[in-house]
Amino acid sequence: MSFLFNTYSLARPALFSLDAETAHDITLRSLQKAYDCSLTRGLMASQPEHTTTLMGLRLRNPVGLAAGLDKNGAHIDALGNLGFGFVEVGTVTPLAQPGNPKPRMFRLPEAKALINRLGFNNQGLATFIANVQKSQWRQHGGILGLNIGKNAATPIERAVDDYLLGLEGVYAHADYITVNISSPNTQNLRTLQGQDELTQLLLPLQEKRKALADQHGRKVPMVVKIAPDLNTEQIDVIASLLPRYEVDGVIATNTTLSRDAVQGLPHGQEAGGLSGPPVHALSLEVIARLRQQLGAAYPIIGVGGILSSRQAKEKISAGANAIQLYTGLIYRGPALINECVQALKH
Ligand SMILES: Cc1cc2nc3c(=O)[nH]c(=O)nc-3n(C[C@H](O)[C@H](O)[C@H](O)COP(=O)(O)O)c2cc1C
Repeated sequence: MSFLFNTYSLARPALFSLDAETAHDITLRSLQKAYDCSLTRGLMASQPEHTTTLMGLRLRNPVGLAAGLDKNGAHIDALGNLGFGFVEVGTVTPLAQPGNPKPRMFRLPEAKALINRLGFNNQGLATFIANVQKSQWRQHGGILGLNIGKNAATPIERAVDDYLLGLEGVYAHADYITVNISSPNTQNLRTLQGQDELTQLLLPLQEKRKALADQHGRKVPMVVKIAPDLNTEQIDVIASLLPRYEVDGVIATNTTLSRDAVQGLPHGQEAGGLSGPPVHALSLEVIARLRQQLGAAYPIIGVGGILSSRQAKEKISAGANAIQLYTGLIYRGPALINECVQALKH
């Protein structure tokens, strides 16, 4: 495994000389090749475990991959094998869609941050499910989250139709399902976090889940992923609705629209969602408030700006039960995963 980790450190300067999305695609393809050639296979066994139970799921460790890195679920085994306790893929929309015009992903190295406005570029539900079915990750005890969203062309008033299609499509293949209502790159998506909109979304999802649980003989946990750009009142509304509609957990948070931390930096004013360290404090506040409102037992997954074990621990101290990584992997490479697992043991 250290071979792979050193390779990333060596390759990083070359990757960072490329456009961010190109570098991302090359990295994923290389990781998949290394996995296919068995270079990285079977090494999980040597990694220390830190078993955590979340929503009735047994996680090998509480460090997960955040959604968006593998939008089509095409690299689950290769990514899982890096040492994650759980892997979340997507966001998938019912139909394939190209996303926004390129360039649409930018590195801000001075802040170790990214701005993206990808806009749910993905190959659609049918391809996503076919990819997920090919993966061995779940058979080997890995926990898989499938993250669903809406197509850009679906009017926001009909968003629920897309989420119902997503829920039904992924149900049989997921350990948990994430309802993503917090991407800033799909017009009006975040309005679904409002009281009336969220109620109108969660009620039909609740009914559909009951039917699916009967049909499949299995109750699949469902979580909602929220933004860091919410005030206290908005967080409290969400916290009151989640248990009412039997949502099993919450992921806090997605990327931010705030630019306070990147004023004056190259690319700092690009449109899209900002990720990395500038999100850390914002997401900590959301997590802490959710924990206060939801009580000690409610599952919270903390994400946003974890670039070291220190931030991982702060997420847990604020109230998260598990964490997810994305931008930290771009700046630190896969060594960050084990660093976080180790730190959370103590
Ligand atoms: C390039 C990129 C694409 C993303 N795509 C998605 C997505 O499709 N669905 C989603 O729920 N979150 C998506 N996210 C948000 C991440 O999952 C995560 O919530 C956010 O980046 C904060 O964590 P980080 O600072 O560790 O990256 C994306 C983030 C980035 C940087």
